[in-house]
Amino acid sequence: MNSLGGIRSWPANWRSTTALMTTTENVRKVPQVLTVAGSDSGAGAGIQADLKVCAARGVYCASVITAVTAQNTRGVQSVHLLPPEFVSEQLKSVLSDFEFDVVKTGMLPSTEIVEVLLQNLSDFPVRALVVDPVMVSTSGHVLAGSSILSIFRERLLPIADIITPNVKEASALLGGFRIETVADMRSAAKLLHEMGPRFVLVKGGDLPDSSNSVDVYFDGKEFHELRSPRVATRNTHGTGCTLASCIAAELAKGSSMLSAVKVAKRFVDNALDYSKDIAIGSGMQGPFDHFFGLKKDPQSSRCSIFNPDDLFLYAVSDSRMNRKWNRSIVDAVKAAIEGGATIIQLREKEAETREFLEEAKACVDICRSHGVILLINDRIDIALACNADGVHVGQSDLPVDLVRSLLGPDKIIGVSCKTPEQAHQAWKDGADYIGSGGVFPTNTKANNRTIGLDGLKEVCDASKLPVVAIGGIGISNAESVMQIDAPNLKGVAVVSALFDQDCVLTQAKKLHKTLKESKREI
Ligand SMILES: Nc1ncnc2c1ncn2[C@@H]1O[C@H](COP(=O)(O)OP(=O)(O)O)[C@@H](O)[C@H]1O
Ligand SMILES: Cc1ncc(COP(=O)(O)O)c(N)n1
Ligand SMILES: [Mg+2]
Repeated sequence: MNSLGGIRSWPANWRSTTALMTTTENVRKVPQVLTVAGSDSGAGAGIQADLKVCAARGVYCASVITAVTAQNTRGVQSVHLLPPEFVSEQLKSVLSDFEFDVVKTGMLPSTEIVEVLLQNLSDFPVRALVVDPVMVSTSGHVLAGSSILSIFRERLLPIADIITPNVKEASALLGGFRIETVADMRSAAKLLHEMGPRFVLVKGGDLPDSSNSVDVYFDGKEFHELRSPRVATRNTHGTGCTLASCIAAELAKGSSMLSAVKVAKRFVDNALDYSKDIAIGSGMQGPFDHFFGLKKDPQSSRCSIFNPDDLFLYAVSDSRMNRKWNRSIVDAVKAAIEGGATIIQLREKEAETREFLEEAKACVDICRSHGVILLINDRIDIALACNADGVHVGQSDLPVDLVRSLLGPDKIIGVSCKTPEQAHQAWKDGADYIGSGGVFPTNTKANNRTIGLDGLKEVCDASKLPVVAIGGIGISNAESVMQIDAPNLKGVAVVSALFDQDCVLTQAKKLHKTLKESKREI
């Protein structure tokens, strides 16, 4: 495990595909997940959901089936458990052949089936184990009874890298612990962590009376609350399976745990939002569309894995300032993140391409391990080469629709806009957010027209996209920016306020605090 919370390193007896690559030419490593779960005949949850998620996230997924359910959008009519010996045959078959990066478990309906899983995992070690302790379907049908609780607690949870119980499952694993609030979810996450998994995610989809859908993540030291507005839809069948499979897929691609969890939460949220009005089946719990990302609709910007709240404290690097203070970009980015930056943009106007690429790659690693988004200013080539999360472009750079076609539907695109017309065009062309300014005069950008708080408000009102304010913003005026009364103004972007300073970490912390306080007052 790396010190930044990445997934653990390969065990010594792991057969590396990289080793294979050195002996066989033209071999390309494909990230691989194995799901061990139940079949859902309605195909909204279980094995079928897992296969769809992995396909949508570009990961190969093999499937070992533990049980077959007769299930539709009205509920579960019948469950047929497969004999443990046959589950074991399936496990042996694929584990002895494929080279899985991650195993994800769903419905494990009997102690005997958990036993054969544990035996096979000890015979064929894998890099990471994601345990979704499925017990009850969204419709209320018991999929795994209380008889599995003790083997879960004593043997499966301790070897899991992450467990993803919903509130009912967390409560059952903790012997009936009451979970009614987010504070209860935090206590539950802590108690579950004591059972041995490296990370815990308690899902709050079923928490009563909340306008947000909140999941609580605990890494043994820190909590993160992952929030998204609750999508009003009947199509929530399979959300839990989807979330866990998406975490597994992102881990297989090399993400850190926090990063994987954040991407998965956005994926579920985007899929629910995209599918909120589709009608499949006549029951109360419909399936949703996992392939929303393939639908070519540039206006549905929410199809990207982007959370507008990540614009909150947007740090833009500047090589001139780093030189002045004798800092590497990597150190500057690290300090900004540790101080609370929620998104990083690398803006390197003078760097040589090769040098910039190496720095960008190092920054991608840091950002991924902290679950922070990394964007590249202008340079689509660098963004592609270092697999950044996206780019930020100005009005005189490549047009946004072209950038979208070069980067594909998953990447984040931000665009600088000074006017309502530019904001409208950005939305039409498929951008994810806009940066608006310069709000105040600044030395960072010469000859840049200042639009003031009034200009910012005008752009926000006209924009269908989330907005981050930029230009001359710092601790002294951030509050006045955040209070302009525009719900889509999600944060401030800063350059000098962080990087033209003696201590980036201290300034980032101060600014983060100021922003949090001004948000609370709104
Ligand atoms: N209506 C909703 N709107 C937005 N997110 C939701 C909604 N329902 C569930 N989620 C999210 O889906 C994921 C699965 O959660 P949950 O439904 O609690 O698990 P399960 O399906 O195992 O019961 C979580 O990230 C949760 O926050
Ligand atoms: C075979 C199977 N496995 C799991 C679930 C849980 O579904 P959800 O993800 O909605 O909690 C299910 N309904 N059926
Ligand atoms: Mg659910």
